[in-house]
This record gives sequence, structure tokens and C-alpha cells, in this order.
Amino acid sequence: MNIRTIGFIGLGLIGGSIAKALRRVHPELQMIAYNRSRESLIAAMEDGTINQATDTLNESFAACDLIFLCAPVSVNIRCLQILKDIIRPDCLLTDVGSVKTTIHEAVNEIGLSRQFIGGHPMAGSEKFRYANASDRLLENAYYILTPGADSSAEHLEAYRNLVASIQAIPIVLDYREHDRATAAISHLPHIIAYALVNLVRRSDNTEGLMRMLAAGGFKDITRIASSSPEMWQQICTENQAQVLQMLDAYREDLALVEAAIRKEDNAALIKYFDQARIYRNALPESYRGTIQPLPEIYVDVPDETGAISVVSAILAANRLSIKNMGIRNNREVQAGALKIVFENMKAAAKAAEILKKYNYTVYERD
Ligand SMILES: NC(=O)C1=CN([C@@H]2O[C@H](COP(=O)(O)OP(=O)(O)OC[C@H]3O[C@@H](n4cnc5c(N)ncnc54)[C@H](O)[C@@H]3O)[C@@H](O)[C@H]2O)C=CC1
Ligand SMILES: O=C(O)C(=O)Cc1ccc(O)cc1
Repeated sequence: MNIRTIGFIGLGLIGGSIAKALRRVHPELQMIAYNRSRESLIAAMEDGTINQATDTLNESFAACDLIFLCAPVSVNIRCLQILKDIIRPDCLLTDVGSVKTTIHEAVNEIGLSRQFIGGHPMAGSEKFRYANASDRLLENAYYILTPGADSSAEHLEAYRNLVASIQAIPIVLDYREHDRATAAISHLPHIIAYALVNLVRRSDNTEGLMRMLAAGGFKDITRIASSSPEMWQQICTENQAQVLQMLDAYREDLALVEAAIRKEDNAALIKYFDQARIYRNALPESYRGTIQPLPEIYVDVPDETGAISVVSAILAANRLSIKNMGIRNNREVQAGALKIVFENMKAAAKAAEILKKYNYTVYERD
């Protein structure tokens, strides 16, 4: 299969990141995009990512060898019916949606199953829209492919090669298995994050004490509550059965914890927390999973003018470039006041070593 022209339906964080990566690796590709808002299309034309933009889903997509559906999941499904009458019979159709069963059912019903292979890059972030897209977002991330019973081996091979060419890691999964796994590791965690933030929002006093104190642990577990509400409403609705099952199972776990606390069953609590801790510590570090934070260190700095400049001057003198830096007003266990973010682990470790030599107290993430 020869892929020369690629179409994008939806050009936000994920569509934009795939298009940008493809533009970098395959500059000869023709790329066309349709998006609801013109803003992304204008930006992508201006930065040279796409060659053609359209704000209606029209005949321009007849030229495509491959089309990525990159809008929210229910929108992708709605677009299939229109695309059916536009695309060529040899065009490979795929999506990047977080839910796979409903789109596979829809392509079967519409008669597009021969041309469709589901896709789901397991990389992303709570930041959405084209403005946050990056040509490196998918690098080293698993990219799940879900062929259907009618998908062709030629299409699968071509898709696999394209994914590998942008340095993502293709893996093939059954679409139902995909939806059960993502309900547990992605969809339920997003619901829990939204719920936790709403609980604190409702429980806070009028002075906003909780909001002021909200620290590391709360922020770590709720980062994803900043994700797109429109996207997550559609994911919950499309993966309804699996999400409800995981919510039930989660409620059972909460009930176990509740009972142990009520009975003051300390042994049960320790066992429960320990099982989770061991499993959590054994999660693989090597792949980027969803988004992996850049390595950071914390440094205790005196509360005086110029203290931060001294730290950055030491790092600059040692040719260590800083990705980000910020004061943390909240000193929890282990966290110093100045957070410094680096490009990679090696730079973070070197910075820690140098600052320790200058007698700074440095905390590194384990
Ligand atoms: N955000 C993430 O981290 C990840 C998201 N996904 C999936 O990728 C897809 C896109 O998500 P993101 O890029 O994050 O969201 P996004 O909000 O950045 O992009 C979605 C794009 O679709 C456009 N859009 C929305 N409704 C539309 C409509 N009715 N017609 C035409 N265009 C429309 C929006 O204008 C936007 O540009 C979703 O299906 C999501 O499940 C997959 C992996 C990771
Ligand atoms: O921000 C994060 O950590 C995410 O989990 C992003 C994400 C959102 C949806 C997906 O289907 C995959 C990844």
C-alpha cells in the first residue's frame, strides 16, 4: 500500500501531534484536515503541517489513501456515515479514539469494516487543542491497533509501519479487550480525579483553605481533572458498560477500606495499602505510558532575593539547561521549595550532584 495523501478529521492535540510527527518524518506527504474550529486549521497551514484545510467534511477527502478520525469519540462515529459516500474503496480508515467497541460496531453496520482498523495512541495529556500538539508526543508510546475480522493484512502492515516510523510502538489488541483495559487504567481514573476535585470544591470553606493547602499528592492524582469535559463525556458514554463495571468494582474496594477503618482493623488496612504499593512500584518505567512528567528535583533555597538566580547560574555554568522552574509554597514531606524540571534523567541527576557540592539540600524523585 502506497500512502501519499493523508486526511485528518479533527486537528486537536492528538490529530495535530500525529500530523506534525508525520510532517517531520515524511515531508513529501500531502495532508488535508477538517476541523470544527478554524483556529487550528489556520495554525496548521501557517506552520506548514498541512497542505490543505477545509471547514466542511467534503469531497477533498476522496484523494486520501489514509484518514485519521481525531475528533471526540462520538463525533468520529457520526462522521463515518458522511465519509462512506466520499472515500475511495482502497482508502484505509482509522481513528485515535479512547474507546474502540462502538466505532467497530458502527463500521460493521455501515459497511466500512474492510477499510477500517481502530487505533489508540497511549500518549496524551490533560492539555487539549492543536496549540498543545507536538511532533514528539507519541514517541516511545504504545500505539494500540485494533483490526476487525475483515481488516486486510496489507492495511495492517502499512499502518504498523507508519506508526513505527514516527517512533511510537505499535501493538495489536482485540477491541473489546482494549475497552476493558482502558476503562480500568484510564477512564475510571479520570472519573475519580473529577470526583475528588468536586468533593474538595464542595467541602472547602469560604476562605478556600483546602484550595490553598492542596499539595503534591492531591495535585498528582487530580492533574487529569483538567482534561477536556467534552471528550470525557463522550468516552464515558461510548464505553458505558465497561466504565460502569469498573465503577462497581471500585465501589467494592472503597467499601473494604471503609469497613477496615470503621473496625479499626489496622492489619487489613496495612495489607491493602501494601498490596497497592507493591503493584504500583512494579509498573514499567520504560515506556511513556500516558504522559510521563519530565524529571524534576527539589532544592531548598533560602528565602532571600537572588537565591533562585544563584541556583540557575550554577546550573548554567555547568551547561545544564532547565525546562521549567517554580517555587512550591507548600513544603510536604521531602519537597524543598524550588522545583527544577530537566529534559532528561541524566541532566536531573547531574544537577542534583552539583548542587549538593554547593551544600544545597536536594531531593530527587525515586
Ligand atoms: N487527549 C488525550 O490525551 C488523548 C485523546 N485521545 C483521543 O483522541 C481524540 C481527540 O482528542 P484530543 O486531540 O485530545 O482532543 P482535542 O480537543 O485537542 O481535539 C479534538 C478536535 O476535534 C475538533 N472537533 C470537535 N468536535 C468536532 C466536530 N463536531 N466536528 C469537527 N471537529 C470537531 C475540535 O475542534 C478539536 O480540534 C479523542 O477521540 C480522544 O478520545 C487518544 C489518546 C490520548
Ligand atoms: O494525561 C494523561 O495522563 C492521560 O491519561 C491522557 C490520555 C487521555 C486519553 C487517552 O485515551 C489516553 C491518554
